[in-house]
Formats: sequence, C-alpha cells, structure tokens
Amino acid sequence: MTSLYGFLHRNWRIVHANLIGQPAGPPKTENALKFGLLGTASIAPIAFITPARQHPEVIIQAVAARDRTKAAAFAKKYNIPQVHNTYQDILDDPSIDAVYIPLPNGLHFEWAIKALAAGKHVLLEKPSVSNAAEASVLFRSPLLTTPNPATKTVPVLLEAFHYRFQPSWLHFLTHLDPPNIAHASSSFPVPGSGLPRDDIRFQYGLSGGSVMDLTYTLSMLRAVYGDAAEPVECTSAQLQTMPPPYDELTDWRHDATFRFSNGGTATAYGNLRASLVEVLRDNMWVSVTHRPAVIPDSTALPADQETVRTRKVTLHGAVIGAIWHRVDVEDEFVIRKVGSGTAEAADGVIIKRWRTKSSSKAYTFQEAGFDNYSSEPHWLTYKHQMDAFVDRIRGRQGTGAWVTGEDSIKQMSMIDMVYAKAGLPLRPSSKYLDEVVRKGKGTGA
Ligand SMILES: NC(=O)C1=CN([C@@H]2O[C@H](COP(=O)(O)OP(=O)(O)OC[C@H]3O[C@@H](n4cnc5c(N)ncnc54)[C@H](OP(=O)(O)O)[C@@H]3O)[C@@H](O)[C@H]2O)C=CC1
Ligand SMILES: O=C1OC[C@@H](O)[C@H](O)[C@H]1O
Repeated sequence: MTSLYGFLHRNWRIVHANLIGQPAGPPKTENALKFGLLGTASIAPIAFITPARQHPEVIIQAVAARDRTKAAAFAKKYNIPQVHNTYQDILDDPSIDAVYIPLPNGLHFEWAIKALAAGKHVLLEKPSVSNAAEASVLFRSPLLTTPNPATKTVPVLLEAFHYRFQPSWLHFLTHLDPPNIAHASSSFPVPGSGLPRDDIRFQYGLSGGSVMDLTYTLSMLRAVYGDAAEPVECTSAQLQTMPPPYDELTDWRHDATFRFSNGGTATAYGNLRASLVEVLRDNMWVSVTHRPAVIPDSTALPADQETVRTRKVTLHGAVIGAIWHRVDVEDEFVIRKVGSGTAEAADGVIIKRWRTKSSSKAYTFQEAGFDNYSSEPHWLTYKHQMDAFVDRIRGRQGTGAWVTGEDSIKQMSMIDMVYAKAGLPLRPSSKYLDEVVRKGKGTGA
C-alpha cells in the first residue's frame, strides 16, 4: 500500500512539474548561467525547460528556430525572454553562457563545434554525433582544453546520457563487480509505430535509426562493464530496416551481440515500433550476470569444501527510474568439493545448491548512499543531469556521475560496429567535419 501511494504521489508530482503545473522554480542567483536553446525540439520542454526552471543558477535566456515565428510561439509558451533569428545568432550573443542542442543527430557535430568555438558550454543531446570519426574530432578538440579567447573559460561539453545521473542508476552500479562480469543484456522497446515518415529517427541523412536513437541499450552495456572492459567486436547484428516509402537505410529495431575485452559478452535489443503490450511487459531493463566466484564462507565449512556464488543483477525501469524502478539481485550458491570444479562455472562435486533473491530501490541520493547530496523522489533524470552539468561548469564535485569525452567516442565506435556488422552504411559525417579537419575551421586553429 505504501509503495502504491509512493508510486502515485511521485508520478503525480512528475506530471505536475513537467506537463501541467510547470512551477516557476526558485529565484535565480545573481551570476546564474544564461542558456540558449537551439531549435524547438519536442524533447526540449521535459529535458531542458523544466530542469532549467528548477535550477537557481540557470536562466533560459533565448531560443532560435529555423522559422522565427515558431521560435516566438515557443518563447511565449515557455516564457523565454529573447528570440533570435538563427541558431548562429544565439552563439554570437555574448550574454549567452551555455547552449542546449536537441537538434537531429546529423546536426549535432556542426552545432556543437560552432558553440564551443563561440565559448559556450554545451549540453548535447544523445547520440552525441553521427559516427566515431566525428566524435573523435569533437571530443578531442583543442576547444575543450584551451580557454576561449572571448570568455576566458574552457567550455564544458556533455553528451546528454541523462540516465547516468539518477540515484537508481548509481545504486544499481554499487551491486556490480565489473572485472568479473560474464554477460550483460539490455532491452528498450518504445511505442513508436505512429511516428511519421518525416520523423528525424527515420532520416538517414539526419543520422536516424534505432541504434542511434535507442542507443541507451549500447551505452548501458558499456557503462556496466565500466573501465574494466570495452566492446572489441560486434559478433552479430540483426537490424530491421524501415519499409518503403520510409528511408530504407534507417533501422527501426536492433538485436546485436558483442564481445568485450575481458572475454565477457553482451546483447542489446531496441525497438522503435514496439506494441504497447511489449512496452508494458518489457519495460527498459539492463541485466548483468557475473562469473561464478568463490566467496569467503561464514558458516565454517570443512576445509575441503568451498562456496561459489553466481550473481545476476537486473535494473528494471533503467532509463527514467523516477517513474518506477527496481534492482533485483539473484544469487545462485553451490557448496562443492574444493578442486572439483572450474573457475568459469559453479560445477564440480556439488554438495548443496540454493538460490536467494532480494530487491531494492533508490529514489533519492540518500537512498543510494550519497548522504551529502539531497534530492526528491520525483526528480527526473533530466534534472539530475542539469544539476551535474552546472556543478561541472562551477567546478563542484556533485555526485561524481559524468559522461567523459572518451566515453562518448567509444560509444560512437560501438554504434559504428553495429552498422558495419549489419552491412548498413555508418551514419553519414557532416560536411562540416571536412571543414574542421582540413581547414581547422571552428577549432580556433
Ligand atoms: N534525452 C531524451 O530523453 C531524448 C533525446 N532525444 C534526442 O533529442 C534530439 C531531438 O529529438 P526530438 O526532440 O525527438 O526531435 P524533434 O524533431 O522534435 O526536434 C528536432 C528539432 O531540430 C530542429 N531541426 C533543425 N534542422 C532540422 C531538420 N532538417 N529536420 C528536422 N528538424 C530540424 C527543429 O527545430 P526548429 O525547426 O525549431 O529549428 C526541430 O524541432 C535527438 O538527438 C534525439 O536523439 C529525443 C527524445 C528523447
Ligand atoms: O531518447 C529517447 O528516449 C525515448 C525514446 O522514445 C526516444 O525515441 C528517444 O529519442
């Protein structure tokens, strides 16, 4: 009953904060960061407007769209004081400190480079760019290590993998032993059957596709292995591509398997056209199975016996845990004769076998063990992400959760691996990449 009440109360507050109430938020500090928004993307209200309003150090100062009338209507709706004529005008405005870029994936590279060159901090929607070639140029740009001549600061760039910043994700990670992961799997079905033909997800030229759009499935696999291992090979990739008259170079579903550098394996499943039944049954999850490990035994076993544990940890509700999530830890134990089994399996001469299961949740940082960092159970990933982004700009430690540039580069390499294995072309590089690489344009070189 308590948890049903918690679920309803939390979700009512989420709906109120993001959809119907949209409270004004706290007063702004004197030196609050002024943000500009590039484009009137559908994701902007929930991922940017609400968290920015809720942050005392963030002011949403300006918006620009391809069509000024559209930008003006958006500005009126969300109470944004300035409308600029073009995206570039936002970058040219010296009063703007930071930008949020929720443009189609194929435009991320160009506008992120241009924004960094203008000295703006950049919160860049996922996936960061179109492919690994773009990622290595962007995330290794000298613009990220040298103070901008105009602002005298080194800009911060973050790929908006919002799930990484929430308490439930941090809590889940505490149950993992990355060097000993044997297999990880992830699943993210979304109900996108109604998406129109011109949706950005189905435009190859804008770097669409399910591996790009639902790239959380790949990102989470990399995140659970952490620093212990990276994917070295995509061992299989079945991509379902859109039927005509859609763009047939875009995939709506992916099933891919990987081999990691520590010998572990992984599978990713993402579906942009899942049925509602599938979505409800198979809400976004990530699951990790460890190698069997001999564990110290407190029950004083005879010297010729040992206890071996095989641990599986699953996070249900992995993308936006504030709505609902649960971490399940399932252990299989065996007591076996010492020397009778292998290190890779809980086998040998088995004396006893049993299983245990426990579940936990962490809606706040306190529940996740971060005693010095307060939060509310209904705060969405996007708010946690905004808080972390501002903390980084201000030089504050925060919870420590972050997505590094090298992480974003490796993420794009993993996406490239899948397209290559499936026999589909990598998502196309921006024409601007050539200008940056050959002419040093926008890099300050
Ligand atoms: N973090 C998250 O949970 C989510 C992230 N995303 C990511 O955010 C980004 C935007 O996604 P979404 O909001 O669904 O996309 P939308 O299609 O709603 O918005 C994209 C915006 O880009 C601008 N734009 C500029 N050039 C083009 C073009 N050639 N074609 C279409 N739009 C163009 C448009 O703004 P205007 O016309 O106003 O200039 C448009 O509003 C993507 O990178 C996506 O992966 C998406 C959904 C969820
Ligand atoms: O980032 C996203 O998360 C939710 C999905 O429905 C959406 O297509 C994707 O862009």
